[in-house]
Amino acid sequence: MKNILVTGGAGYIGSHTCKALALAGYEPITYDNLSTGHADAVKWGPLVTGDLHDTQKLTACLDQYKPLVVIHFAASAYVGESVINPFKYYQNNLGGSLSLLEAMRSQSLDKIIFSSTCATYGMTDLQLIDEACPQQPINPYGKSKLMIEQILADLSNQGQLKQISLRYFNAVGDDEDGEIGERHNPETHLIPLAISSALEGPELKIFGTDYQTPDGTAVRDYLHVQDIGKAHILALECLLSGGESNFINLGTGKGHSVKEIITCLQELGISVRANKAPRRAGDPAFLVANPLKANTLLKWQPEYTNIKDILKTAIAWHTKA
Ligand SMILES: NC(=O)c1ccc[n+]([C@@H]2O[C@H](COP(=O)([O-])OP(=O)(O)OC[C@H]3O[C@@H](n4cnc5c(N)ncnc54)[C@H](O)[C@@H]3O)[C@@H](O)[C@H]2O)c1
Ligand SMILES: O=c1ccn([C@@H]2O[C@H](COP(=O)(O)OP(=O)(O)O[C@H]3O[C@H](CO)[C@@H](O)[C@H](O)[C@H]3O)[C@@H](O)[C@H]2O)c(=O)[nH]1
Repeated sequence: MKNILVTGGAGYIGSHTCKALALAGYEPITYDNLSTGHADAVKWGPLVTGDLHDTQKLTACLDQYKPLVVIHFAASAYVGESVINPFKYYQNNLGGSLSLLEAMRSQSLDKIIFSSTCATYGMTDLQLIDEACPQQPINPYGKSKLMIEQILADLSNQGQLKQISLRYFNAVGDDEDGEIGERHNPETHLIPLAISSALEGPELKIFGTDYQTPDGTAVRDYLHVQDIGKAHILALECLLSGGESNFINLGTGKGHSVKEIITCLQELGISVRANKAPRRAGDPAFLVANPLKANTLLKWQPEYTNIKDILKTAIAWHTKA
């Protein structure tokens, strides 16, 4: 079997990527402590329940399954929480990644795909962010991810591993077959909260209406989670065929404001209940990708290019009986 170790495979993006891996003929081995993930989202290969910090368990897992590559999703990933509890982010993201790298070294496993983020860029005036844009993260989450990128770059420069860090912009939407979906608890993300405000949930707070953006609300590049999964298959094949280490944005190149998302949901029949609220600490005004490098180097193109098509998959998942 072509085994791939997937840390965080029980989580939102990890489980969608495990499905994509299985469809592409790989066996995803999930390693997850189930802190924010779900055992029942692990459907396409075995689940090893364990923590990143348990280097011995990770090493035994690598020894048992002998994966070709590690795809490293496991992390704490809430921007707002990272501002309030920075230690958790450095401990889990940075400390957990070092433990994983140690286990990989002990097993002479030298290929890794890392879940990085546009949060490593921070504030920028650019209309489209490319990979050369200075990385000046404004929250501990983004800083922890940038530190891991830098460690991976150093190891790669010494010929000790090959890595592809994929800097995702905002992952949204859900599996079009409805087999898995976004299930965070607590949920902090815009789209699930906006949909739930129209169902039984509380009113959505619009964090900041005074940004320097066309309608005053923050702009993000919303990318369908299945398109992220497919990019991982391409990155994997790139590494397996001798490709070089790289840092690559994953985004659509289109930005949407919080107000635009609410309007689109309303046009799709979701009566979002929303109210203005102060800015959330750690949130940049504008994050939109220049995806040219992913398009040319990985030959990756998102299949979902229309925000309403993306939102429809989220509505289908969140309104499922
Ligand atoms: N959701 C987004 O929009 C987005 C955007 C950019 C980057 N990312 C990155 O993608 C990755 C996945 O994000 P997600 O939204 O699917 O998050 P998620 O919380 O749904 O998934 C993370 C998974 O990692 C597991 N995990 C966390 N800490 C662990 C540890 N110490 N040991 C073992 N397992 C652990 C959790 O149980 C969970 O299953 C993260 O690294 C995140 O930083 C996410
Ligand atoms: O109740 C809410 C929640 C969010 N927002 C806004 O909606 C936008 C998107 O926020 P959210 O869905 O929480 O995503 P981000 O904070 O952008 O973070 C996600 O996207 C990042 C990349 O931008 C990833 O790195 C993170 O892991 C992932 O959680 C931001 O402008 C928020 O201020 C609101 O106005 N109200």
